[in-house]
Formats: sequence, C-alpha cells, structure tokens
Amino acid sequence: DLGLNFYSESCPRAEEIVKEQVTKLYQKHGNTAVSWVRNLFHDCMVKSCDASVLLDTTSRIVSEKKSQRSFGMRNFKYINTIKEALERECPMTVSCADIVALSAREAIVMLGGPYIAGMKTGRRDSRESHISVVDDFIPNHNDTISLVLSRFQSVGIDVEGTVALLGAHSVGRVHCLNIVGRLYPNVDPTLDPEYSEYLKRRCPSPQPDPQAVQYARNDRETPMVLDNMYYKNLRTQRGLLLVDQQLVSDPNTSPFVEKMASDNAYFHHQFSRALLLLSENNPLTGDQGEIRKDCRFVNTQ
Ligand code: HEM
Ligand SMILES: [Ca+2]
Ligand SMILES: [Ca+2]
Repeated sequence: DLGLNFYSESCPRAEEIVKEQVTKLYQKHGNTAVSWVRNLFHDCMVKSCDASVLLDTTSRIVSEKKSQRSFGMRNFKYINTIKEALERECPMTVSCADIVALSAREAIVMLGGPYIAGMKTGRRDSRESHISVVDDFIPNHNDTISLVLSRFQSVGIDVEGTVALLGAHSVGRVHCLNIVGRLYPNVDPTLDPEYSEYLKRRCPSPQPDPQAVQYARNDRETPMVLDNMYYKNLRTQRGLLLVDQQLVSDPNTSPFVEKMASDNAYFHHQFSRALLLLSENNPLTGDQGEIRKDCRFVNTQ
C-alpha cells in the first residue's frame, strides 16, 4: 500500500530533492509548475497514478502524449531533470509516479495554492501506456457537465471536489484550437462581450494552425496564481472552455462556484481534499509494475 514518507529508509531525502528541483525549475521556467499540476490529472485520471502519461512512443508503445486530450502538455523534459537528481542520490528507488505526485504538490505551493498535507508515496510505474482508453477517462473541453461529473465520480471525487479541481484552470493557457468553437462562426452568447473580443484578438482565425502557438491565458488577472479568480471569472461569463463556463449555469455545480468565488480558503481546502483523492487513484504498489530508470521508457523493452 501507499504510505506516508515511503522512502524514509530507502531514500530519506527523496521528498526534499523533489522540492529542491521543482523550486529551481520554477525559478527558471515558471510554467513548469503549471505543467506538474496538469500532469497529475492526466496521469492519475487515466486508470492509475502510474506515470503511464510519461512514456514516449517506441516500437512497442504508443505514448498517451499523442492523444488529442493531451494537447498542449509541455515541459516533460524537465521531469527528467527531477528524476536525474533522484537517481544521483538513490538509483532505481523513487518511482516516476511518485515524482508526478510530489512535483504537483510542490508546484501547487509555488503557485500560491495550498500545501497538501498527508500525500502518500510508494506508487510504482506502469509497464504500458493506456493510450487506447485515454478518451474514456479524460473529458473533452466541450463535454457536458453530467459527463464530467460522472468521470470524476468514477474515481471517487464528488461534485464539490470536481468544481474545486477545475479551479486548476486558474493558471496556464489554452490553445486557440480549443477555443475557436466558441467564437466562430458565431460567438457563444454566454461569453461576456468584452471577453469574447479579447479572445478573438488572441485567436483571429476560425481554423488555427495547429503548429502555431496561439493561445489565451486561462485567467487574465492572475495567470500564475492558483486562486479563486477562476470562479470570479466564471461569474462574469469569462470561463474559457465550455466545461468551465457550464459550472455556473448548471444548478448542481453553481452553488459551489459561488462559495469558491467568495472564499479562497474554502477553495484551497476543497482543492487539497480532491487532489489528494485523485493522487491516490488505483496505484500500482508492492511488486506490481516497476521503478523506471528513465521516466520516458519501461526498463526492458
Ligand atoms: C473536465 C475536466 C478537464 C478538461 C476537459 C480539461 C481540459 C483542458 C484543456 C483543453 C486545456 C488546454 C490545453 C491547451 O490547449 O494547451 C487544459 C489546460 C490545463 N488543465 Fe485542464 N481540463 C480538465 C481538468 C483539469 C484538472 C482536474 C486539472 C488539474 C487538477 C487541470 C489542469 C490544467 C492545467 C494546469 C492546464 C494549463 C496547462 C498549461 O498551461 O500548460 N485540468 N485543460
Ligand atoms: Ca496513468
Ligand atoms: Ca489565477
């Protein structure tokens, strides 16, 4: 099973090393922290917190990064930086799946979010990619709220927790590809008009070139702070994705949006609770899976 401070004997400084590396990376490239938060969602939601999302494509494996749902994910190369620091201290000991979890915990602090107490470790790494089922677990940007809620419910996260987790969209960016459906041919009438003008300036073409890096920030006010500005934006019709905006129009979720918009501490509390649950979804433990040497590849192909 997972446990608190699983590496206390095998690698006592493991959690400290992750913290040091996440801090250094954040100082050089602030958006690495944003990536670590998204990584946890994309790994843990898809079957298990097993670092399946980190595998690269090889002759035997099709990477989950190839999925349309993973569009825009970035900074994977810096996971290797964290892993290398751990390998220098304790070779073949700390799993990539625990790096995903611990780096997210530290990143949330860097971004002004809550410190998530009680995060367990001891996850082991998958020997396979789950590319064929990514779409069954990760919702699309324009899915209905009932589908989104059922996906989170299937990993034990309730409505309040789901509303809190979507608050991760208080940081980072969205590429135009995921936005233009709300702008062209007609502007979604639920969008604030001043906001849709801004979005059209950011995304001037209905068919964005997928190679061009055209995007809008999730939260224009505090783009690098994991705060409740996201919910305030939803209240003023400035939700970026359809899934975001639906949180205020649906009667099951809107009361939580209201509470989170007016109380940042409550948002942080719910975010911690839900993220902890997500971080413990169906891990490989004991002698299941393996401890990868390189997070991009299984040990023996
Ligand atoms: C219904 C659930 C969700 C959907 C449909 C969704 C969808 C998306 C989409 C489409 C993007 C923009 C990708 C791009 O164009 O570059 C995005 C970005 C992001 N998502 Fe989500 N997301 C969901 C839930 C979550 C959760 C639960 C978290 C974390 C707890 C999360 C964290 C992030 C972060 C941090 C970014 C910004 C990434 C960056 O700037 O590099 N998302 N999400
Ligand atoms: Ca996974
Ligand atoms: Ca923010």
